[in-house]
Order: sequence, then structure tokens, then C-alpha cells
Amino acid sequence: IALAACSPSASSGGDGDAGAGDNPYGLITPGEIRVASLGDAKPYTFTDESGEFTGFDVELFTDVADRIGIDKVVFTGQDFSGLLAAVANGQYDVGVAAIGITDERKQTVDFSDGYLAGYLTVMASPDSDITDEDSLAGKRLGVVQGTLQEAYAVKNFTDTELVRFPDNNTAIAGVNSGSIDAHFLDYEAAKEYAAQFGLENAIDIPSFDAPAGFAIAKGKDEFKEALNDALHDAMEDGTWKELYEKWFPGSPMPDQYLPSDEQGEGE
Ligand SMILES: NC(=O)CC[C@H](NC[C@@]1(O)OC[C@@H](O)[C@@H](O)[C@@H]1O)C(=O)O
Repeated sequence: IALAACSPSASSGGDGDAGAGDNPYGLITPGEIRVASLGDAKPYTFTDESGEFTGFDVELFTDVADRIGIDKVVFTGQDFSGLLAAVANGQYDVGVAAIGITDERKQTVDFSDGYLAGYLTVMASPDSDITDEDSLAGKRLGVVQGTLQEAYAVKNFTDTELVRFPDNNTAIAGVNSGSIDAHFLDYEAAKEYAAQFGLENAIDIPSFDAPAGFAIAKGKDEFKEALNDALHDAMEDGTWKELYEKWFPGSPMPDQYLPSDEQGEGE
């Protein structure tokens, strides 16, 4: 992968340099944000029938970008396994794809504050006998390479044969064809596939300790701080809540991202 010829922050030099003024966030192309995303992680990030990127994460990030004065946001689909490296080496300004914040990933990239805490889901066909983690022993379980699901399964499902896929679509095709017994993916994406193929959630595992965040290259503190301020504004004025209800109707809503005067109320 050709490293970015010269990262804009290098070319814009230190403070006071005219360059820093027109590219304070060290963007690859001033005035435009290049986003590494996924095409098939509906309803978080996906391409709709017209090929446009959309979904909860896409609309939240686009709102945040607008708040920091950047209205040109270009999304590109990637395999998840290569996404963080592509952000770290300057091919993209940010990664947006329900990317859970973990210490291990923080060795490669920096993250914004968290914006979505939910569940990891093992999904299988209705006639499967998978009902809990123990019943996965001896089974073939799909995981998308590089995901938290892969790391969790390696650590916890030691008697299960893991089959790695580049993306959810190919893994779900594996479940439907019977070549694997179940697939391990994100809760809301599982709900979409359940509706589409009559598959079911067999196990839901909380991932509240690894909320999704926007991934950016290390050392871009001005960009990170601007994203965080805008993200918190979007939570405080109810934009986050509106998008959550639009894209995850009926799902339990974590209250830490609601306007402060709505926090602490019932579930
Ligand atoms: N887009 C993907 O396939 C990402 C899969 C996986 N997402 C986990 C997660 O960020 O999904 C959104 C929320 O539920 C988070 O709590 C969760 O850790 C990961 O970060 O590895």
C-alpha cells in the first residue's frame, strides 16, 4: 500500500503556518473527509439500492462532519480486516463502521468517544440446536476477519471451528447453504438478516465495554477533539436519539447518549 506521499499535517507544518489555517484537521484533501466504511453492515453502514452509503453510523458521522464545517464526505467500502490499517496509514481520514473501541485497536488508531453500545449476536437457522455458548461446541461458526466477534470467539468458543469470512454477506450465504452452522455478527445487522432469510438470534452477548467510535489516525488531536465536541452536541440536541429511533426501531436504547435531561430515566 503506497503510504500517503506526505501526510497533510507534515506539509502544513507547525502552528502559524498558512497551511494549518486551511487544513486544521490534517485532511488528505482539505475541505473533504474520506471515510473507510462497509457496504454490507446494514443498518449501521451500507449502500442502498442507488449505491449511496447510508445507515445510522453514516448519518451520524455526516451530521458530525457538517457541524465541524466539512460538508463533502466521501464513503468507500472496505473489507473490515483492512479498514483500521488503511486509516492508520493515511489512506482515509476516518473509519466509520460500528468499530468497537478496544485497547488493542488503540495501538493502531485513535478513536473518538463512543457513540453506540450494543450486542454481539450468534445467528443460526431456526432448526439449529444452538441456544447458548456451550451448544457452540463442535459447530462451525462464521466470523468476519478482524472483528471483535473473531477475537471473542477465539478466546471463548475454544471447542468451536471458526470459519473466517471477508464480510457478513458471504458468511450469511454460508449459513443459508449449511456450510457453517451459525454466524457471529452485530445485533442490528443480525436483525436485518433474520428478517431477510428467516434466521434467528441464538445468542446475544453485551459489548458495552467496547462502544463503537470513529477511528482516526494517531496524532490528529485537533480533528479528534472537533469530532468529539460535535458528537456530544449531536447527542445533547437529540440528533443521536432521532437517528437511533430511525435506524434501530424497537431496540433497547442506551441512555448515556441521550440529552442530559433525559438520562437516568427508566429503560
Ligand atoms: N462493522 C463490523 O463488522 C464491526 C463488528 C464489530 N462491531 C462491534 C460493535 O462496535 O458494534 C456496535 C456496538 O454494538 C458495539 O458495542 C460493538 O462493540 C467490531 O467492532 O469488530
